[in-house]
Amino acid sequence: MQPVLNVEDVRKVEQDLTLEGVSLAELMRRAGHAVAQEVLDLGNLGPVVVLCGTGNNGGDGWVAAELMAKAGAQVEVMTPVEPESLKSPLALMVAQSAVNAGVPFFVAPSRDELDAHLAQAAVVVDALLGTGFHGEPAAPFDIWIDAVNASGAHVVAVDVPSGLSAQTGHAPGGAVFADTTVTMICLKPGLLSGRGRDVCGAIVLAPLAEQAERLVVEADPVAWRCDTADYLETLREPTADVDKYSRGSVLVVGGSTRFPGAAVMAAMAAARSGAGYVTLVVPDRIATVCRTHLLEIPVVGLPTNEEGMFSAGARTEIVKMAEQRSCVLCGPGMGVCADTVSVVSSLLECDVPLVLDADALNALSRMTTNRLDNFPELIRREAPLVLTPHRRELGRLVGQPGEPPSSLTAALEAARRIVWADGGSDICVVAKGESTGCVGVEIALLPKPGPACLATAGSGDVLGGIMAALLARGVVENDVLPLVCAFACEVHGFAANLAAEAHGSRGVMASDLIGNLGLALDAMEEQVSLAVAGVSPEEGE
Ligand SMILES: NC(=O)C1=CN([C@@H]2O[C@H](COP(=O)(O)OP(=O)(O)OC[C@H]3O[C@@H](n4cnc5c(N)ncnc54)[C@H](OP(=O)(O)O)[C@@H]3O)[C@@H](O)[C@H]2O)[C@H](O)CC1
Ligand SMILES: [K+]
Repeated sequence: MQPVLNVEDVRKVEQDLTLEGVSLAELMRRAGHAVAQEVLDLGNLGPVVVLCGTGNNGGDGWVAAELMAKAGAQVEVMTPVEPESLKSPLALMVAQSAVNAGVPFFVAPSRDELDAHLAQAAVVVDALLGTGFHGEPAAPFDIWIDAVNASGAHVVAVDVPSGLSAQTGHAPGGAVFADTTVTMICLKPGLLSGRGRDVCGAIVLAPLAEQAERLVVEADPVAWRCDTADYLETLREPTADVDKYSRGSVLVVGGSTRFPGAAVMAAMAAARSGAGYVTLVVPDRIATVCRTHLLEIPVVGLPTNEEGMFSAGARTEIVKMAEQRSCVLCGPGMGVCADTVSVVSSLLECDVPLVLDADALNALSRMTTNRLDNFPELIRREAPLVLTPHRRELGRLVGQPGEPPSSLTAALEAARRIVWADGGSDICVVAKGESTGCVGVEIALLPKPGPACLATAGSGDVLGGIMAALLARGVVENDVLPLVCAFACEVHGFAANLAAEAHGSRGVMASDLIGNLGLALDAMEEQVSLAVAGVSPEEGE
């Protein structure tokens, strides 16, 4: 697992390192060295153009430029101001050193001049803006960013692609598209979320100091990015000694006359994700249509109310069935009304692992007038509880109905309000988004994000089915719950990649994921085993 720190905490680690005897100047030297090494490792170098900004990110660029020049590379620096007028004392020092060493530099080139230099460049080092960036890139950096992106050169970004907020992942004024980002000390959330997923390229971590790892952990990471090998704990010994019940029985509760399909897909996804026995319970008015789509999965119809949703009379029977299952998924397509709210509240009282998705979450919002974090007793229970809100649902759960969390870290914070209010029980909030965080009481995990084709109607219903099937396999301890949820997210993403191979990256519908879930599970499990054995997936083929 790799720790992810908020930018303000990275600064704190920088300070801690200085207290432990590693000066900022030394850190900058090592940062520049890491960047230079990355570029030199590309081999067969043509000209390298280093774009240096006015802060310490630019300082890293000047150090790299001097080191690459000394290693024999043909290097030139572009700077918006004369090196001797740099305000950051550190950047000033390293820029003067590079100038004294004979590194050629150009001050405030016009767009045409810049384009001419970039056209010759094999590699561009982007050291314009780092963690000190805020707002939108001002002139001339806005123009320089465009020029880099138009150049076609291989781009190595220093710490963070310029224009991208390392904290939020937002890039309102455009950002450099890097092939590689050499990031200092540790991962930052903006690199892994929002536009960061598009613009960072391969992320190379430069720890800069041997103490960094310890200090980063002490600085209380906002999240941890999962490595494939981490999922070992979620795997089960393969055994032939099973029957359909011991593989896990799942009850899916959902559907309404408006949305029968969501519940059908969730049930199929649970079955394709290894649950041995799946039952779907829906309002009886849609039972027949559901049955026509489900050959193996029994469909139980319970009384329907005037709104086409479960009526109050359905509740007792649902609870009775729930208590006999190893996991319950409630919510897909269910609709929200007083009767479905009462179904959700009864299920919360059942001693069975429970996944609440979609309208079950909206029901929770309604029960708590959008402040679930103020009603922890509602979700305090012995058996595991997984909530899978997308950002709008999450906003509605924590008092921001019209204002969903706008970044990964805002989503993590909102999810933490729920799990921390709840305190000690087995709870995980899977805050879904273009980057998803699985937030437990102790830890927030970031599974590898799936492809963009997952952003399609019904995709969440499929994820709910996967979650339920994995939880149904048996006891999941509190500390492993977020890991199981993260694994489910990666299986979802893997299935999406397989579906995209068949249907194209834009043609995938949620139902296409379902048929690939079994293959995705097998492939993921194999990758985990290989990763634990230290074999890369390519070697394993
Ligand atoms: N993490 C580490 O251990 C180390 C990191 N290093 C590098 O240092 C940068 C952070 O350096 P810092 O000086 O704090 O900030 P930047 O260089 O990223 O940016 C500051 C300058 O950029 C200007 N700025 C800010 N926003 C904009 C904008 N929208 N448009 C134009 N210019 C902008 C800012 O100007 P102000 O007027 O706001 O002051 C500054 O001039 C980090 O990313 C690493 O690369 C060190 O090497 C040490 C180790
Ligand atoms: K940069």
